[in-house]
Amino acid sequence: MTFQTFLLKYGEIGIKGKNRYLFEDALVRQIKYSLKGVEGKFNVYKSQARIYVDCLSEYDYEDVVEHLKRVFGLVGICPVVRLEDEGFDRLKEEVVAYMKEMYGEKDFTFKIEARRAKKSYPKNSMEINCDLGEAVLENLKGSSVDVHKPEVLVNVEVRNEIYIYSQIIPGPGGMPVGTNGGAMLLLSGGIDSPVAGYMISKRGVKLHATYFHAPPYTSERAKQKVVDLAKIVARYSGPIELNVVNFTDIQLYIYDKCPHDELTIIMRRYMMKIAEHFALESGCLGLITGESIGQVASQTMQSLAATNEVCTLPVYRPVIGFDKQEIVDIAEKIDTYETSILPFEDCCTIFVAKHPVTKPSVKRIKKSEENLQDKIEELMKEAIESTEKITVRAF
Ligand SMILES: Nc1ncnc2c1ncn2[C@@H]1O[C@H](COP(=O)(O)OP(=O)(O)OP(=O)(O)O)[C@@H](O)[C@H]1O
Repeated sequence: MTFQTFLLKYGEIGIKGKNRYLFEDALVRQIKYSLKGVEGKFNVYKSQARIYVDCLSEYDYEDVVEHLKRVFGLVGICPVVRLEDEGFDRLKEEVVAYMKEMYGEKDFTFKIEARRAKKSYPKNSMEINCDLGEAVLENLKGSSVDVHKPEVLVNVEVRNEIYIYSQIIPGPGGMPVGTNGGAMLLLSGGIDSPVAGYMISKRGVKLHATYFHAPPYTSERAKQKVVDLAKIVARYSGPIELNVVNFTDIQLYIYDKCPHDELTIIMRRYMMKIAEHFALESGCLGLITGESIGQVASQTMQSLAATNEVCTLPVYRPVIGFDKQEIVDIAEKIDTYETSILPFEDCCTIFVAKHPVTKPSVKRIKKSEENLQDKIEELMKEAIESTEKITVRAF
């Protein structure tokens, strides 16, 4: 069956009172962005507290649904048959034809649920329900009515035009991107940070990202992997401004001057500082990392406290309480997993100590950092100034 229209249902944003239009506009923007990834011409618009996508050319149904399923804020995607109001007999014919095509010769129970927004329509909702129900019963031998728990709930909405639908494909939920400020994701090539970005983006937050690389110790391919991951996350979040920071000189300097068992923590603290610089520059209201308590030495409660200590912005760690497998499950669902496990080196793994501290004391770390006094500010300035900025789009 070819549907000319999709009716899109939204959840949480329906309750936002006076600001609802802002949420709807953000949703429309994200739907348009997502449909750029699909071949075809579409018109996305809102009308009477509903959002519609009209398909203006041939299109691939599965592909459209797949792309709409990535738009945060949508809870239901309904493929709709749309018709002009040309009298009740014509509506009856259309409903019967629709039911035949969708449910054919099968045995099924159904209920018609009419909503009459156009009050001038000559029949009320009850009459529409009864008359259409009768027509379906007469024409589809396997059908029977069940008003309490129907297998098929047929919605008939009488507005300026008439809409018929019975399928509600679940959307991803969440809030439309752009409705909750921006945040800076520390994006590595691993499994966890892309998932963390996805999760915060799902709450309507616009993503920015920062990646630290250490050429020649890390390769161009490792950087490309991070760009590819950002591209996948951008399918959901919209375009991402990615800062690629050359961290080599800072790392070598820390390696040279600080105790090796504290390397990871000290490096992470400088990553946070630089990421925060870019976050403030682009008006972000927080940082995001893919840390989860106890996963590795640098993610114990003590280590997290030591990393946090350098930041003034809040640090969001959406996977903090997740086990690895739970994070992997989301990575697989959002399609980042296969890219994340490609075996390219990360700057943290290259300069890693054999026996890193697991319970760093902030006091001791600060003492070690005093060894960096001479050059660290200058190196940070250089790293910031030489940062490459890439706008990563999914489509
Ligand atoms: N090279 C990097 N560039 C940007 N952020 C990084 C980098 N390395 C680590 N991070 C940030 O620090 C967090 C913890 O990194 P770490 O290497 O300890 O953990 P991980 O479990 O391997 O995380 P991930 O799977 O996200 O790489 C990451 O989730 C990420 O947010």
